[in-house]
Amino acid sequence: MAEIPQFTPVNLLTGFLGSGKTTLLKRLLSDPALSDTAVLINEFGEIGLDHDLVEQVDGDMVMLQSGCVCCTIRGDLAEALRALHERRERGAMPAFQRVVIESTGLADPFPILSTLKADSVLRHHFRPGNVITTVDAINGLGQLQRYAESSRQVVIADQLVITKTDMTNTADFDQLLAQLARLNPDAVVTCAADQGFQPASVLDETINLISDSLQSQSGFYCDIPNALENGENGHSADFRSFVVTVDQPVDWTAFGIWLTMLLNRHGQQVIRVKGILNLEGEDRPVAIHGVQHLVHPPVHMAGWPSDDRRSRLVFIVDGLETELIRQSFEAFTAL
Ligand SMILES: Nc1nc2c(ncn2[C@@H]2O[C@H](COP(=O)(O)OP(=O)(O)OP(=O)(O)O)[C@@H](O)[C@H]2O)c(=O)[nH]1
Repeated sequence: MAEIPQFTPVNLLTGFLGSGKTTLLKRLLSDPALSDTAVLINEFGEIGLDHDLVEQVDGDMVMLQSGCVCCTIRGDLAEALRALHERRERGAMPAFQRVVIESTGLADPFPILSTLKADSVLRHHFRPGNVITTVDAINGLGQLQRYAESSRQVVIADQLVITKTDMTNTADFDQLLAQLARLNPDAVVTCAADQGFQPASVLDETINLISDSLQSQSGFYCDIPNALENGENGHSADFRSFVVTVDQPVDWTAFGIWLTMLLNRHGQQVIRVKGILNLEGEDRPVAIHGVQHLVHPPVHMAGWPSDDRRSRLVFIVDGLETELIRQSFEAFTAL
């Protein structure tokens, strides 16, 4: 049995809404070399775990076929890490060698990392590993200009992974690279869609100035350019998240028209939409992902994650009237 490391590295996988964190996490988890990894995420459903491939181990913990252990964060992060550590100590789970935390797309990475040093138990068993930030090649530049959350995630990264370069040949790409270099000149930059991209390399430890300064905890602060603090033109975000559910199966064509119209008109403010649909005439659910004006191709899932067969969509909007979206969705799907 593997030995428990003296200090287990905790890697943080962050990145703005819809930028490809879960997609990268799935690639990491499928690498046999990383089978001794414990993963902390908000929801199991988030990474679309195939339920035939996972084994329930203990309450909120599942073992993936790769050997990785996956846990939900229910309360706070420190509690989740302490529980992982305690289970490993008493042999109730494999002696994982590293932790990967997938944060939500709006999370500020700074408090997450300082948790490791602030907690009296954790600081004796864990240390900061890499901060890996995914950046969407299509929406990334606009998000950096508009949302301070996005800039903070870039500023703190050791590894910047640009996603969706396979979907764009936009001239903005050079501008995006320049902006990333301005915010964080030390980060290693890779593109997830490149042939040579090795997902596991994002966990390689590089010279890590930010983590070092967190280790010393001596008044670490981050100098984000003022123009970005409140976003472009002083824009201050008004994020709201809500869920729309529909009991009866949904007509794919009607849904497609509705989503396209919504994103054409309000894509700037619909920061993220994702969910699963129960489509008329289909046994399996279809996963839907939209990021601002961009709708990703729908994906047939292996099966329903639970007995709940309702279609449900999670929206994160900035300054849009949530009730109007709900009403228009219900009206469209009732046609
Ligand atoms: N073509 C392409 N699609 C990608 C790439 N990375 C992610 N996607 C797609 O982008 C959509 C969103 O990806 P996710 O991995 O769910 O993004 P996320 O950052 O985990 O999203 P949130 O958790 O909601 O913030 C999905 O439809 C992915 O298939 C990429 O490099 N190329």
